[in-house]
Amino acid sequence: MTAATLDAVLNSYVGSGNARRAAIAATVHELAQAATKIRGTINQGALGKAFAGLRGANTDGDVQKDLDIFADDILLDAMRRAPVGLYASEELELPVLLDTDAELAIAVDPLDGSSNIDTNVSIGTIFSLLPATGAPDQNPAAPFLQAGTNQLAAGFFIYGPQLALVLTLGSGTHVFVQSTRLGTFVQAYESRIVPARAHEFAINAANYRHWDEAVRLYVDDCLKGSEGPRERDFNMRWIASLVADCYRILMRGGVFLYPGDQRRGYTNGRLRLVYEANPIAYLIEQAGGAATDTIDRILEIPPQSLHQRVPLVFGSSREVARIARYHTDPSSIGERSPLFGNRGLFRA
Ligand SMILES: O=P(O)(O)OC[C@H]1O[C@](O)(COP(=O)(O)O)[C@@H](O)[C@@H]1O
Ligand SMILES: [Mg+2]
Ligand SMILES: [Mg+2]
Repeated sequence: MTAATLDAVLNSYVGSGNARRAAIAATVHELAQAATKIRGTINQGALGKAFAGLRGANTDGDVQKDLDIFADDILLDAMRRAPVGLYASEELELPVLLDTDAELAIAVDPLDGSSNIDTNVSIGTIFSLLPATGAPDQNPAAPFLQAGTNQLAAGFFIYGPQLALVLTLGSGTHVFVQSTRLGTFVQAYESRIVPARAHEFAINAANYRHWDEAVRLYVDDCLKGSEGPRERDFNMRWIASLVADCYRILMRGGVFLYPGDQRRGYTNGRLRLVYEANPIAYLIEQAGGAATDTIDRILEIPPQSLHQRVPLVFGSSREVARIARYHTDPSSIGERSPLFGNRGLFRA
């Protein structure tokens, strides 16, 4: 049996006569075309003009690289051809109104993992599709302030050794890989499941001294491995590319943390709720995992503004739940419990 192409999967999702599904499918199709173009430029590395240097700062004060802007331009252009009413991007302060009558709004992180561009490490494009609620011409930000539970579809493209698309249309998390032989995306995994138990954690440990006590204790316990309350060894990874860390967790489990910390501007961590945390949380939940702001479910947080940041923990569900307990009920965890001495109460 040959694997299904992205278009075949999208066609069967649309079925007969569902206008909203047809719009979502057409949009994902355009996104795939755009990602293929972006990939072409990334492949050129330092030879590409887009890599010439730094270029200003975006609304959050991050340094924007030329490739961030290039990817944003390509995506906005693609969305003009899609049945999308509003386009919001990490690289633009305000959403762009494309069509007052269209049913969909899209939020994107055009280039995720920008700090890795020059180092030839995987980077990506993240997207979240929402219903275009309200009067888009009067309040274009409104659709993006819906909780993540309202997402209609979400995903990311990863520009790694393979160009892959990780996609949820609301029922499972599917992975497609671009086949250079067939010139199209082909389904590689019909549905991913993140194992409930984790053996690997991902966090930028350089920030250890800035974290709060709960995060430090959690990481300390992982590092103690088989000699600590976890009674097993953990591996550690940090790619500094959300898409790449997420892809790994979808392939072999684990947990990711970007908590808030004491650094100026990092009270709510680094990642953005609307176009980073929400789509990743949707994908992870659809694969049986969990995603929180260390305690509460990401998808239920009502965004206050388009570019707001949020602490993000996601991955294997038991590990995510355990991290919440370090914050809400630390006395119940392992060796800090007078009841359980040096033994772990929770062997997640
Ligand atoms: O450099 P740090 O602080 O470890 O942050 C890495 C994180 O920042 C990000 O690069 C933020 O995304 P952008 O590159 O889109 O700004 C994530 O992909 C990654 O997880
Ligand atoms: Mg990003
Ligand atoms: Mg970005």
